[in-house]
Amino acid sequence: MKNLALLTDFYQLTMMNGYLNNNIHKDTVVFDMFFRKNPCDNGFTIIAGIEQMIEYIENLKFTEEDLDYIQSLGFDDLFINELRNFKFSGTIYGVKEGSVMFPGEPIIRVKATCFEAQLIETAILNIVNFQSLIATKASRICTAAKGDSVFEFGLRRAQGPDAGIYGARAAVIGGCSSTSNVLAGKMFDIPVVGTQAHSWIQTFDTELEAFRAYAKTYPDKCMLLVDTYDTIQSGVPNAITVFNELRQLGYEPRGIRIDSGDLAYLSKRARKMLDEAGFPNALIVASSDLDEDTIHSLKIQGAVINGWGVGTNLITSKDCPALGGVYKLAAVEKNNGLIPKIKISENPEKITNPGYKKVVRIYEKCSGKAQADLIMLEDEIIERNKPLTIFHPVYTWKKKVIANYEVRELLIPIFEEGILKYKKQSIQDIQNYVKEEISTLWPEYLRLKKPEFYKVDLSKKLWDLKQTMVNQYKESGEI
Ligand SMILES: Nc1ncnc2c1ncn2[C@@H]1O[C@H](COP(=O)(O)OP(=O)(O)OP(=O)(O)O)[C@@H](O)[C@H]1O
Ligand SMILES: O=P(O)(O)OC[C@H]1O[C@H](OP(=O)(O)OP(=O)(O)O)[C@H](O)[C@@H]1O
Ligand SMILES: O=C(O)c1cccnc1
Ligand SMILES: [Mg+2]
Repeated sequence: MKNLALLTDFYQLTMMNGYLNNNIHKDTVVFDMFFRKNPCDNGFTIIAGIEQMIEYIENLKFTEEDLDYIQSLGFDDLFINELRNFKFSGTIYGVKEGSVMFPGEPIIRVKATCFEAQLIETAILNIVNFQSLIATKASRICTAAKGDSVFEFGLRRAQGPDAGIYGARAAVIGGCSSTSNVLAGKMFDIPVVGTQAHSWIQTFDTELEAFRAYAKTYPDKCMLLVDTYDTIQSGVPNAITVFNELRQLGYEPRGIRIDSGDLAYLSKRARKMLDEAGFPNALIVASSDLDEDTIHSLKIQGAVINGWGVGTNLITSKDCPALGGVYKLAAVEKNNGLIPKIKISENPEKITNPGYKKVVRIYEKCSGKAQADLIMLEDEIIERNKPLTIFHPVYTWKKKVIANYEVRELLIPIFEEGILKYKKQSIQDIQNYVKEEISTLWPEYLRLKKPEFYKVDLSKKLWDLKQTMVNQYKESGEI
Protein backbone atom coordinates (compact mmCIF):
# COMPACT_ATOMS: atom_id res chain seq x y z
CA MET A 1 0.00 0.00 0.00
CA LYS A 2 1.26 3.48 -0.82
CA ASN A 3 2.36 5.90 1.87
CA LEU A 4 -0.81 7.18 3.49
CA ALA A 5 0.72 8.93 6.51
CA LEU A 6 -0.84 12.25 5.45
CA LEU A 7 -4.24 10.68 4.84
CA THR A 8 -5.74 12.30 7.90
CA ASP A 9 -7.77 15.36 8.79
CA PHE A 10 -5.78 18.47 9.62
CA TYR A 11 -7.38 18.67 13.07
CA GLN A 12 -5.76 15.38 14.03
CA LEU A 13 -2.36 17.05 13.50
CA THR A 14 -3.33 20.16 15.45
CA MET A 15 -4.59 18.00 18.34
CA MET A 16 -1.45 15.83 18.26
CA ASN A 17 0.71 18.93 18.38
CA GLY A 18 -1.43 20.21 21.25
CA TYR A 19 -1.05 16.95 23.21
CA LEU A 20 2.72 17.23 22.70
CA ASN A 21 2.79 20.85 23.84
CA ASN A 22 0.89 19.92 26.98
CA ASN A 23 3.18 16.94 27.47
CA ILE A 24 0.31 14.44 27.55
CA HIS A 25 1.05 12.93 24.14
CA LYS A 26 2.22 9.66 25.68
CA ASP A 27 -0.95 9.22 27.78
CA THR A 28 -2.86 6.11 26.85
CA VAL A 29 -6.42 6.42 25.58
CA VAL A 30 -9.07 4.07 24.22
CA PHE A 31 -11.17 4.76 21.13
CA ASP A 32 -14.02 2.67 19.73
CA MET A 33 -15.07 2.57 16.12
CA PHE A 34 -18.77 1.82 15.65
CA PHE A 35 -21.68 2.80 13.40
CA ARG A 36 -25.19 3.87 14.37
CA LYS A 37 -27.28 2.58 11.47
CA ASN A 38 -27.03 -0.32 9.04
CA PRO A 39 -26.69 0.80 5.42
CA CYS A 40 -29.73 0.52 3.10
CA ASP A 41 -31.90 -0.31 6.16
CA ASN A 42 -30.35 -3.77 6.05
CA GLY A 43 -30.69 -6.03 9.08
CA PHE A 44 -26.90 -6.15 9.64
CA THR A 45 -23.60 -4.82 8.31
CA ILE A 46 -20.73 -6.85 6.92
CA ILE A 47 -17.39 -5.49 8.09
CA ALA A 48 -14.72 -5.26 5.40
CA GLY A 49 -11.45 -3.39 5.03
CA ILE A 50 -9.74 -4.79 8.13
CA GLU A 51 -6.75 -5.97 6.07
CA GLN A 52 -6.32 -2.58 4.38
CA MET A 53 -6.50 -0.93 7.79
CA ILE A 54 -3.72 -3.26 8.91
CA GLU A 55 -1.59 -2.39 5.88
CA TYR A 56 -2.13 1.29 6.56
CA ILE A 57 -0.98 0.94 10.17
CA GLU A 58 1.99 -1.25 9.24
CA ASN A 59 3.23 1.28 6.67
CA LEU A 60 2.57 4.33 8.79
CA LYS A 61 5.75 6.40 8.59
CA PHE A 62 6.39 10.03 7.71
CA THR A 63 8.93 10.65 4.96
CA GLU A 64 11.12 13.76 4.97
CA GLU A 65 8.91 15.09 2.19
CA ASP A 66 5.80 14.57 4.33
CA LEU A 67 7.52 16.30 7.23
CA ASP A 68 8.51 19.27 5.08
CA TYR A 69 4.92 19.64 4.01
CA ILE A 70 3.59 19.42 7.58
CA GLN A 71 6.16 22.00 8.66
CA SER A 72 4.97 24.28 5.85
CA LEU A 73 1.52 24.17 7.46
CA GLY A 74 2.95 25.98 10.46
CA PHE A 75 4.14 23.30 12.90
CA ASP A 76 7.40 23.60 14.85
CA ASP A 77 10.49 21.39 15.07
CA LEU A 78 9.38 19.70 18.27
CA PHE A 79 6.30 18.27 16.52
CA ILE A 80 8.17 17.41 13.35
CA ASN A 81 10.81 15.48 15.31
CA GLU A 82 8.13 13.57 17.16
CA LEU A 83 6.51 12.65 13.84
CA ARG A 84 9.87 11.68 12.36
CA ASN A 85 10.08 8.82 14.89
CA PHE A 86 6.42 7.86 14.55
CA LYS A 87 5.70 4.17 14.59
CA PHE A 88 2.42 2.71 15.75
CA SER A 89 3.05 0.94 19.05
CA GLY A 90 -0.49 0.58 20.36
CA THR A 91 -2.97 -2.27 20.72
CA ILE A 92 -5.88 -2.72 18.35
CA TYR A 93 -8.63 -5.27 18.77
CA GLY A 94 -11.24 -5.65 16.08
CA VAL A 95 -13.67 -8.03 14.49
CA LYS A 96 -12.53 -10.59 11.98
CA GLU A 97 -12.90 -9.38 8.40
CA GLY A 98 -16.31 -10.45 7.06
CA SER A 99 -18.02 -10.36 10.47
CA VAL A 100 -21.69 -9.50 10.65
CA MET A 101 -22.13 -6.58 13.06
CA PHE A 102 -24.89 -4.31 14.34
CA PRO A 103 -25.35 -0.64 15.26
CA GLY A 104 -23.65 0.58 18.42
CA GLU A 105 -21.16 -2.27 18.73
CA PRO A 106 -17.42 -1.68 18.93
CA ILE A 107 -15.98 -2.94 15.63
CA ILE A 108 -12.43 -1.75 16.25
CA ARG A 109 -10.98 -0.79 19.63
CA VAL A 110 -7.76 1.19 19.71
CA LYS A 111 -5.68 1.49 22.88
CA ALA A 112 -2.69 3.66 22.21
CA THR A 113 -1.04 6.94 23.13
CA CYS A 114 -3.35 9.81 22.34
CA PHE A 115 -0.74 10.95 19.82
CA GLU A 116 -1.03 7.70 17.87
CA ALA A 117 -4.73 6.99 18.37
CA GLN A 118 -5.71 10.45 17.16
CA LEU A 119 -3.70 10.28 13.93
CA ILE A 120 -5.26 7.04 12.70
CA GLU A 121 -8.93 7.94 13.21
CA THR A 122 -9.58 9.34 9.78
CA ALA A 123 -7.92 6.64 7.72
CA ILE A 124 -9.49 3.81 9.72
CA LEU A 125 -12.93 5.29 9.18
CA ASN A 126 -12.24 6.02 5.52
CA ILE A 127 -11.11 2.45 4.84
CA VAL A 128 -13.58 0.46 6.93
CA ASN A 129 -16.68 2.60 6.29
CA PHE A 130 -16.42 2.31 2.52
CA GLN A 131 -15.63 -1.36 2.22
CA SER A 132 -18.24 -2.32 4.82
CA LEU A 133 -20.84 -0.29 2.92
CA ILE A 134 -20.11 -2.02 -0.38
CA ALA A 135 -19.83 -5.48 1.17
CA THR A 136 -23.26 -4.97 2.73
CA LYS A 137 -24.77 -3.67 -0.51
CA ALA A 138 -23.30 -6.65 -2.38
CA SER A 139 -24.78 -9.00 0.18
CA ARG A 140 -28.24 -7.50 -0.39
CA ILE A 141 -27.88 -7.89 -4.15
CA CYS A 142 -26.68 -11.49 -3.75
CA THR A 143 -29.59 -12.23 -1.40
CA ALA A 144 -32.01 -11.02 -4.09
CA ALA A 145 -30.18 -13.16 -6.67
CA LYS A 146 -30.84 -16.24 -4.49
CA GLY A 147 -27.64 -18.11 -5.22
CA ASP A 148 -27.20 -17.07 -8.89
CA SER A 149 -23.78 -15.65 -9.70
CA VAL A 150 -23.44 -11.87 -9.38
CA PHE A 151 -20.64 -10.26 -11.41
CA GLU A 152 -19.24 -6.94 -10.20
CA PHE A 153 -19.18 -4.64 -13.27
CA GLY A 154 -18.92 -1.19 -11.65
CA LEU A 155 -15.40 0.12 -12.24
CA ARG A 156 -16.43 2.68 -14.87
CA ARG A 157 -18.98 4.22 -12.48
CA ALA A 158 -17.05 4.01 -9.20
CA GLN A 159 -16.16 7.24 -7.40
CA GLY A 160 -12.58 7.19 -8.66
CA PRO A 161 -9.93 4.45 -8.95
CA ASP A 162 -9.65 3.53 -5.25
CA ALA A 163 -13.39 3.06 -4.92
CA GLY A 164 -13.31 0.84 -8.01
CA ILE A 165 -10.48 -1.28 -6.62
CA TYR A 166 -11.50 -1.62 -2.98
CA GLY A 167 -15.18 -1.66 -3.91
CA ALA A 168 -14.54 -4.72 -6.07
CA ARG A 169 -12.80 -6.41 -3.14
CA ALA A 170 -15.69 -5.57 -0.82
CA ALA A 171 -18.26 -6.71 -3.38
CA VAL A 172 -16.64 -10.14 -3.53
CA ILE A 173 -16.47 -10.30 0.27
CA GLY A 174 -20.21 -9.56 0.26
CA GLY A 175 -20.91 -12.44 -2.12
CA CYS A 176 -20.14 -11.49 -5.74
CA SER A 177 -18.45 -14.28 -7.66
CA SER A 178 -16.11 -12.15 -9.76
CA THR A 179 -15.19 -8.68 -10.97
CA SER A 180 -14.56 -7.09 -14.35
CA ASN A 181 -11.78 -5.03 -12.68
CA VAL A 182 -8.46 -6.47 -13.78
CA LEU A 183 -6.35 -4.55 -11.27
CA ALA A 184 -8.55 -5.68 -8.38
CA GLY A 185 -8.31 -9.22 -9.75
CA LYS A 186 -4.51 -9.08 -9.59
CA MET A 187 -4.30 -7.32 -6.24
CA PHE A 188 -6.73 -9.55 -4.35
CA ASP A 189 -6.72 -12.76 -6.36
CA ILE A 190 -10.35 -12.33 -7.40
CA PRO A 191 -11.67 -14.18 -10.48
CA VAL A 192 -11.99 -11.74 -13.40
CA VAL A 193 -14.68 -12.29 -16.01
CA GLY A 194 -16.15 -10.41 -18.95
CA THR A 195 -18.23 -10.63 -22.09
CA GLN A 196 -18.04 -7.96 -24.79
CA ALA A 197 -19.42 -4.45 -25.32
CA HIS A 198 -21.86 -3.17 -27.91
CA SER A 199 -18.84 -1.57 -29.61
CA TRP A 200 -17.57 -5.04 -30.55
CA ILE A 201 -20.82 -5.86 -32.29
CA GLN A 202 -20.98 -2.40 -33.95
CA THR A 203 -17.42 -2.65 -35.27
CA PHE A 204 -18.38 -5.40 -37.73
CA ASP A 205 -20.66 -5.00 -40.75
CA THR A 206 -23.22 -7.37 -39.27
CA GLU A 207 -24.09 -8.83 -35.86
CA LEU A 208 -23.55 -12.34 -37.20
CA GLU A 209 -20.02 -11.49 -38.33
CA ALA A 210 -19.30 -9.98 -34.92
CA PHE A 211 -20.55 -13.13 -33.15
CA ARG A 212 -18.53 -15.40 -35.47
CA ALA A 213 -15.35 -13.40 -34.94
CA TYR A 214 -15.79 -13.58 -31.18
CA ALA A 215 -16.53 -17.31 -31.28
CA LYS A 216 -13.45 -17.90 -33.42
CA THR A 217 -11.22 -16.15 -30.88
CA TYR A 218 -12.89 -17.64 -27.78
CA PRO A 219 -14.52 -20.91 -28.89
CA ASP A 220 -14.53 -22.45 -25.42
CA LYS A 221 -15.93 -19.42 -23.55
CA CYS A 222 -18.34 -17.85 -25.96
CA MET A 223 -20.87 -15.55 -24.27
CA LEU A 224 -22.58 -13.24 -26.78
CA LEU A 225 -24.21 -9.84 -26.19
CA VAL A 226 -27.55 -10.10 -27.99
CA ASP A 227 -29.30 -6.75 -27.52
CA THR A 228 -27.39 -4.39 -29.84
CA TYR A 229 -30.06 -4.34 -32.57
CA ASP A 230 -33.05 -6.52 -31.71
CA THR A 231 -32.76 -9.22 -29.09
CA ILE A 232 -35.53 -11.52 -30.33
CA GLN A 233 -35.47 -10.83 -34.06
CA SER A 234 -31.71 -10.89 -34.56
CA GLY A 235 -29.56 -11.24 -31.42
CA VAL A 236 -30.74 -14.61 -30.16
CA PRO A 237 -31.20 -16.20 -33.64
CA ASN A 238 -27.67 -15.10 -34.64
CA ALA A 239 -26.27 -16.42 -31.39
CA ILE A 240 -27.97 -19.78 -32.04
CA THR A 241 -26.47 -19.90 -35.52
CA VAL A 242 -22.99 -19.35 -34.10
CA PHE A 243 -23.58 -21.78 -31.22
CA ASN A 244 -24.49 -24.50 -33.76
CA GLU A 245 -21.30 -23.76 -35.69
CA LEU A 246 -19.29 -23.98 -32.47
CA ARG A 247 -20.88 -27.28 -31.56
CA GLN A 248 -19.89 -28.71 -34.94
CA LEU A 249 -16.33 -27.82 -34.04
CA GLY A 250 -16.71 -29.62 -30.71
CA TYR A 251 -17.29 -26.63 -28.42
CA GLU A 252 -20.22 -25.89 -26.15
CA PRO A 253 -21.23 -22.22 -25.97
CA ARG A 254 -21.38 -20.43 -22.65
CA GLY A 255 -24.48 -18.31 -23.26
CA ILE A 256 -25.86 -14.85 -23.94
CA ARG A 257 -26.01 -11.48 -22.22
CA ILE A 258 -29.05 -9.19 -22.43
CA ASP A 259 -28.32 -5.58 -21.50
CA SER A 260 -31.55 -3.67 -22.23
CA GLY A 261 -35.27 -3.95 -22.69
CA ASP A 262 -37.77 -5.84 -20.57
CA LEU A 263 -35.45 -8.37 -19.01
CA ALA A 264 -38.27 -10.63 -17.78
CA TYR A 265 -39.93 -10.89 -21.15
CA LEU A 266 -36.72 -11.12 -23.15
CA SER A 267 -35.12 -13.72 -20.91
CA LYS A 268 -38.20 -15.96 -21.11
CA ARG A 269 -38.32 -15.67 -24.89
CA ALA A 270 -34.58 -16.22 -25.22
CA ARG A 271 -34.68 -19.27 -22.91
CA LYS A 272 -37.39 -20.86 -25.01
CA MET A 273 -35.49 -20.20 -28.23
CA LEU A 274 -32.22 -21.56 -26.83
CA ASP A 275 -33.94 -24.66 -25.41
CA GLU A 276 -35.74 -25.38 -28.67
CA ALA A 277 -32.48 -24.99 -30.58
CA GLY A 278 -30.85 -27.60 -28.31
CA PHE A 279 -28.93 -25.32 -25.96
CA PRO A 280 -30.61 -25.83 -22.59
CA ASN A 281 -27.29 -25.30 -20.81
CA ALA A 282 -26.54 -21.95 -22.43
CA LEU A 283 -26.65 -19.37 -19.65
CA ILE A 284 -28.59 -16.12 -19.76
CA VAL A 285 -26.83 -13.23 -18.09
CA ALA A 286 -28.61 -9.92 -17.55
CA SER A 287 -27.24 -6.44 -16.91
CA SER A 288 -28.70 -2.91 -17.13
CA ASP A 289 -28.91 -0.72 -14.06
CA LEU A 290 -29.69 -3.64 -11.78
CA ASP A 291 -29.98 -3.55 -8.02
CA GLU A 292 -31.54 -5.77 -5.36
CA ASP A 293 -35.05 -4.41 -5.96
CA THR A 294 -34.99 -4.97 -9.72
CA ILE A 295 -33.48 -8.43 -9.32
CA HIS A 296 -36.14 -9.31 -6.75
CA SER A 297 -38.86 -8.03 -9.05
CA LEU A 298 -37.46 -9.91 -12.05
CA LYS A 299 -37.43 -13.13 -10.03
CA ILE A 300 -41.09 -12.60 -9.11
CA GLN A 301 -41.90 -12.00 -12.78
CA GLY A 302 -40.38 -15.39 -13.60
CA ALA A 303 -37.38 -14.03 -15.47
CA VAL A 304 -35.10 -16.87 -16.53
CA ILE A 305 -31.74 -15.37 -15.71
CA ASN A 306 -28.74 -17.34 -14.45
CA GLY A 307 -26.24 -14.58 -13.75
CA TRP A 308 -26.43 -10.88 -12.97
CA GLY A 309 -23.91 -8.23 -14.02
CA VAL A 310 -24.25 -5.35 -11.57
CA GLY A 311 -22.32 -2.10 -11.86
CA THR A 312 -23.32 1.40 -10.85
CA ASN A 313 -25.84 0.65 -8.12
CA LEU A 314 -23.44 -1.75 -6.41
CA ILE A 315 -20.10 0.04 -6.57
CA THR A 316 -21.58 3.38 -5.51
CA SER A 317 -24.20 1.90 -3.17
CA LYS A 318 -26.39 4.41 -4.95
CA ASP A 319 -29.40 4.45 -2.62
CA CYS A 320 -27.20 4.75 0.49
CA PRO A 321 -23.90 6.32 -0.40
CA ALA A 322 -22.14 6.28 2.98
CA LEU A 323 -21.80 4.21 6.12
CA GLY A 324 -21.57 6.56 9.08
CA GLY A 325 -19.00 4.75 11.19
CA VAL A 326 -17.52 6.94 13.94
CA TYR A 327 -14.49 6.78 16.26
CA LYS A 328 -15.16 7.91 19.80
CA LEU A 329 -13.07 8.27 22.92
CA ALA A 330 -14.13 5.71 25.54
CA ALA A 331 -11.44 5.88 28.24
CA VAL A 332 -8.20 7.55 29.28
CA GLU A 333 -5.47 6.05 31.43
CA LYS A 334 -4.67 7.69 34.79
CA ASN A 335 -2.36 6.20 37.41
CA ASN A 336 -2.30 2.89 35.56
CA GLY A 337 -6.09 2.59 35.51
CA LEU A 338 -8.53 3.31 32.69
CA ILE A 339 -11.01 6.09 33.46
CA PRO A 340 -14.23 5.79 31.40
CA LYS A 341 -15.22 8.77 29.26
CA ILE A 342 -18.61 9.59 27.78
CA LYS A 343 -19.92 11.92 25.08
CA ILE A 344 -23.27 13.41 26.07
CA SER A 345 -25.80 14.35 23.43
CA GLU A 346 -29.31 15.78 23.36
CA ASN A 347 -30.06 12.84 21.12
CA PRO A 348 -30.02 9.82 23.50
CA GLU A 349 -28.94 7.53 20.65
CA LYS A 350 -25.78 9.55 20.30
CA ILE A 351 -24.64 9.23 23.92
CA THR A 352 -21.57 7.00 23.73
CA ASN A 353 -20.93 3.85 25.73
CA PRO A 354 -18.12 4.64 28.17
CA GLY A 355 -15.20 2.47 29.24
CA TYR A 356 -12.88 -0.24 28.01
CA LYS A 357 -15.33 -2.63 26.44
CA LYS A 358 -15.75 -5.88 24.60
CA VAL A 359 -18.65 -7.35 22.68
CA VAL A 360 -19.91 -10.91 22.86
CA ARG A 361 -22.39 -12.80 20.72
CA ILE A 362 -24.75 -15.20 22.42
CA TYR A 363 -25.75 -18.27 20.44
CA GLU A 364 -28.59 -20.62 21.19
CA LYS A 365 -26.90 -23.97 21.79
CA CYS A 366 -29.43 -26.20 20.03
CA SER A 367 -29.83 -24.17 16.81
CA GLY A 368 -26.47 -22.41 16.70
CA LYS A 369 -28.37 -19.21 15.87
CA ALA A 370 -27.33 -15.85 17.28
CA GLN A 371 -29.72 -14.63 20.00
CA ALA A 372 -28.31 -11.25 20.92
CA ASP A 373 -25.05 -9.35 21.34
CA LEU A 374 -23.92 -7.92 24.62
CA ILE A 375 -21.55 -4.99 25.02
CA MET A 376 -19.68 -5.41 28.31
CA LEU A 377 -16.77 -3.98 30.20
CA GLU A 378 -13.57 -5.79 29.30
CA ASP A 379 -13.05 -7.33 32.74
CA GLU A 380 -16.57 -8.77 33.00
CA ILE A 381 -17.06 -12.50 32.85
CA ILE A 382 -20.18 -14.40 31.82
CA GLU A 383 -20.79 -17.38 34.05
CA ARG A 384 -21.67 -19.77 31.29
CA ASN A 385 -23.39 -22.39 33.41
CA LYS A 386 -25.96 -19.87 34.69
CA PRO A 387 -28.94 -18.46 32.78
CA LEU A 388 -28.17 -15.03 31.39
CA THR A 389 -30.59 -12.12 31.76
CA ILE A 390 -30.36 -9.42 29.14
CA PHE A 391 -32.46 -6.28 28.94
CA HIS A 392 -33.25 -3.52 26.48
CA PRO A 393 -30.98 -0.51 27.16
CA VAL A 394 -33.86 2.00 26.83
CA TYR A 395 -37.02 0.00 27.72
CA THR A 396 -35.33 -1.80 30.59
CA TRP A 397 -38.49 -3.74 31.49
CA LYS A 398 -38.03 -5.67 28.25
CA LYS A 399 -36.01 -8.59 29.57
CA LYS A 400 -35.02 -11.97 28.28
CA VAL A 401 -33.53 -14.90 30.15
CA ILE A 402 -31.33 -17.13 28.04
CA ALA A 403 -30.38 -20.65 29.08
CA ASN A 404 -28.29 -23.14 27.10
CA TYR A 405 -26.22 -20.69 25.25
CA GLU A 406 -22.72 -20.35 23.91
CA VAL A 407 -20.75 -17.14 23.97
CA ARG A 408 -18.17 -15.82 21.52
CA GLU A 409 -16.03 -12.74 21.97
CA LEU A 410 -16.06 -10.76 18.75
CA LEU A 411 -13.05 -8.51 19.21
CA ILE A 412 -9.80 -10.33 18.52
CA PRO A 413 -6.22 -9.06 18.64
CA ILE A 414 -5.08 -7.23 15.53
CA PHE A 415 -2.03 -5.45 16.98
CA GLU A 416 -0.58 -6.00 20.46
CA GLU A 417 1.78 -3.17 21.38
CA GLY A 418 2.54 -2.51 17.75
CA ILE A 419 3.07 -6.17 16.80
CA LEU A 420 0.73 -7.62 14.19
CA LYS A 421 -1.33 -10.55 15.51
CA TYR A 422 -4.00 -10.86 12.81
CA LYS A 423 -3.70 -13.59 10.21
CA LYS A 424 -4.69 -12.37 6.76
CA GLN A 425 -6.96 -14.60 4.72
CA SER A 426 -7.71 -15.31 1.09
CA ILE A 427 -10.68 -13.45 -0.35
CA GLN A 428 -12.44 -16.78 -0.82
CA ASP A 429 -12.03 -17.61 2.86
CA ILE A 430 -13.38 -14.19 3.82
CA GLN A 431 -16.39 -14.68 1.53
CA ASN A 432 -17.02 -18.11 3.07
CA TYR A 433 -16.78 -16.59 6.53
CA VAL A 434 -19.44 -14.03 5.59
CA LYS A 435 -21.72 -16.87 4.49
CA GLU A 436 -21.12 -18.69 7.78
CA GLU A 437 -21.83 -15.52 9.75
CA ILE A 438 -25.08 -14.89 7.85
CA SER A 439 -26.14 -18.50 8.37
CA THR A 440 -26.13 -17.91 12.14
CA LEU A 441 -28.87 -15.26 11.82
CA TRP A 442 -32.57 -16.12 11.91
CA PRO A 443 -34.32 -15.30 8.61
CA GLU A 444 -36.14 -12.37 10.24
CA TYR A 445 -32.87 -10.41 10.22
CA LEU A 446 -32.10 -11.27 6.61
CA ARG A 447 -35.18 -9.70 5.01
CA LEU A 448 -34.29 -6.97 2.54
CA LYS A 449 -37.25 -4.82 3.59
CA LYS A 450 -38.04 -3.98 7.20
CA PRO A 451 -35.90 -6.64 8.84
CA GLU A 452 -36.33 -7.35 12.54
CA PHE A 453 -33.94 -5.40 14.80
CA TYR A 454 -31.26 -7.66 16.23
CA LYS A 455 -30.77 -7.18 19.98
CA VAL A 456 -27.64 -5.36 21.04
CA ASP A 457 -27.79 -4.89 24.80
CA LEU A 458 -25.47 -3.53 27.44
CA SER A 459 -24.33 -5.59 30.42
CA LYS A 460 -25.82 -4.46 33.73
CA LYS A 461 -22.43 -3.15 34.83
CA LEU A 462 -21.94 -1.09 31.67
CA TRP A 463 -25.52 0.16 31.75
CA ASP A 464 -25.07 1.26 35.38
CA LEU A 465 -21.81 3.01 34.54
CA LYS A 466 -23.44 4.86 31.65
CA GLN A 467 -26.43 5.98 33.77
CA THR A 468 -24.16 7.10 36.58
CA MET A 469 -22.06 9.18 34.21
CA VAL A 470 -25.09 10.72 32.50
CA ASN A 471 -26.69 11.55 35.88
CA GLN A 472 -23.42 12.93 37.21
CA TYR A 473 -23.25 15.23 34.22
CA LYS A 474 -26.89 16.29 34.53
CA GLU A 475 -26.43 17.09 38.25
CA SER A 476 -23.03 18.78 38.23
CA GLY A 477 -22.50 19.78 34.62
CA GLU A 478 -19.18 17.96 34.73
CA ILE A 479 -17.84 14.54 33.98
N1 LIG B 1 -39.17 -6.69 -16.34
C1 LIG B 1 -38.59 -5.73 -15.65
N2 LIG B 1 -39.06 -5.39 -14.44
C2 LIG B 1 -38.50 -4.39 -13.72
N3 LIG B 1 -37.46 -3.67 -14.16
C3 LIG B 1 -36.94 -3.98 -15.34
C4 LIG B 1 -37.47 -5.01 -16.15
N4 LIG B 1 -36.74 -5.08 -17.28
C5 LIG B 1 -35.79 -4.13 -17.19
N5 LIG B 1 -35.88 -3.47 -16.03
C6 LIG B 1 -35.08 -2.32 -15.56
O1 LIG B 1 -35.63 -1.18 -16.19
C7 LIG B 1 -34.61 -0.23 -16.50
C8 LIG B 1 -34.64 0.05 -18.02
O2 LIG B 1 -33.69 1.02 -18.32
P1 LIG B 1 -33.82 2.03 -19.53
O3 LIG B 1 -35.19 2.62 -19.56
O4 LIG B 1 -32.65 2.97 -19.44
O5 LIG B 1 -33.73 1.19 -20.82
P2 LIG B 1 -32.87 0.01 -21.35
O6 LIG B 1 -33.80 -1.12 -21.48
O7 LIG B 1 -31.65 -0.24 -20.52
O8 LIG B 1 -32.47 0.45 -22.78
P3 LIG B 1 -31.24 1.20 -23.43
O9 LIG B 1 -29.98 0.66 -22.82
O10 LIG B 1 -31.38 0.84 -24.87
O11 LIG B 1 -31.47 2.63 -23.14
C9 LIG B 1 -33.30 -0.86 -16.02
O12 LIG B 1 -33.00 -0.37 -14.73
C10 LIG B 1 -33.62 -2.34 -15.94
O13 LIG B 1 -32.83 -3.04 -14.98
O1 LIG C 1 -25.77 -1.01 -15.76
P1 LIG C 1 -24.77 -1.18 -14.69
O2 LIG C 1 -25.31 -1.91 -13.50
O3 LIG C 1 -24.05 0.08 -14.34
O4 LIG C 1 -23.69 -2.26 -15.26
C1 LIG C 1 -22.64 -2.02 -16.08
C2 LIG C 1 -23.08 -1.52 -17.43
O5 LIG C 1 -21.94 -1.09 -18.07
C3 LIG C 1 -22.03 -1.44 -19.42
O6 LIG C 1 -22.71 -0.53 -20.21
P2 LIG C 1 -22.77 1.06 -20.02
O7 LIG C 1 -23.60 1.39 -18.85
O8 LIG C 1 -21.38 1.64 -20.04
O9 LIG C 1 -23.52 1.48 -21.31
P3 LIG C 1 -25.03 1.16 -21.68
O10 LIG C 1 -25.85 1.28 -20.44
O11 LIG C 1 -25.37 2.20 -22.69
O12 LIG C 1 -25.02 -0.23 -22.23
C4 LIG C 1 -22.76 -2.77 -19.39
O13 LIG C 1 -23.28 -3.11 -20.61
C5 LIG C 1 -23.75 -2.58 -18.31
O14 LIG C 1 -24.97 -2.13 -18.82
O1 LIG D 1 -17.81 -7.86 -19.29
C1 LIG D 1 -18.88 -7.26 -19.35
O2 LIG D 1 -19.87 -7.72 -19.90
C2 LIG D 1 -18.97 -5.90 -18.70
C3 LIG D 1 -17.93 -5.32 -18.05
C4 LIG D 1 -18.05 -4.08 -17.49
C5 LIG D 1 -19.23 -3.42 -17.56
N1 LIG D 1 -20.26 -3.98 -18.20
C6 LIG D 1 -20.15 -5.20 -18.76
MG1 LIG E 1 -25.68 1.74 -18.52
